[in-house]
Amino acid sequence: MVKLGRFIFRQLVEYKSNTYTYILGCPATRQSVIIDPVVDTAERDARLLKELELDPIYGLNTHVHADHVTGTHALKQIFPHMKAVLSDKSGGKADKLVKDGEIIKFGEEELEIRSTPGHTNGCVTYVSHKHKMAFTGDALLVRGCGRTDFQQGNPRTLYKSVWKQIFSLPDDYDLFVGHNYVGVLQTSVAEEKALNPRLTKSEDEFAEIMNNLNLPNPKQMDVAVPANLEDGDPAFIKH
Ligand SMILES: N[C@@H](CCC(=O)N[C@@H](CSS)C(=O)NCC(=O)O)C(=O)O
Ligand SMILES: [Fe+2]
Repeated sequence: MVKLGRFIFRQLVEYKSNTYTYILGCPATRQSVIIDPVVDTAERDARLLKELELDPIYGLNTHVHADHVTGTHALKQIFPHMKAVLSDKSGGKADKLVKDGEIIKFGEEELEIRSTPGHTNGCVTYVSHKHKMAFTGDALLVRGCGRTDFQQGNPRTLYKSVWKQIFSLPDDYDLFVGHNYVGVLQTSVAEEKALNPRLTKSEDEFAEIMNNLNLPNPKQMDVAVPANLEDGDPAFIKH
């Protein structure tokens, strides 16, 4: 058995959509979770989980992604006992629908679920208080945040979510995001409270910024959203 010693944490990138996937594992029991896997890199992630002799009991989606197909369904074909997780506010299917305040346990580790709507209704942030880490999905990005112009997006909801549920965490919590388009891997509560060019503004200014981003839709959006509402089941992937 590979010696792992302490808390297991791996950051993985899917380059087509610049999505960040995370593996967290309990060294004592080898139980683990994978956050935001992508279908295109599911085999790579499965290989790493097997190499590290980790037992993925949950595949955690931060939300119904619009830019890539989730890898949770594909990983469940390899790890049949893994449960796909999504917010009960997402409108999507999963093995376990979670609510704000719920705790996900894996071995001697746990993650608190914090509801952070605004990018989508069903966005959640997963918080490890033991390791001072939070996984924000697209609610908060490094020096940015998720767009609010589709999938029930609402800038005022997002502003309140970030301030109430993420910026209320202690300053020294590290933040791990859903995407970054220039290769920055992580940030922290203190850093974003001081430096985020959108969230440091007033709510009115934030809404004005978000309503004028004028971004093109993600390239995979028409394929990704219907598939992700069904946990990435290939029967729902349009070709
Ligand atoms: N060009 C990318 C999509 C880029 C994009 O829209 N990203 C989303 C997160 S994925 S839902 C976003 O919220 N961006 C915010 C921003 O300020 O960039 C593609 O085609 O995949
Ligand atoms: Fe998103």
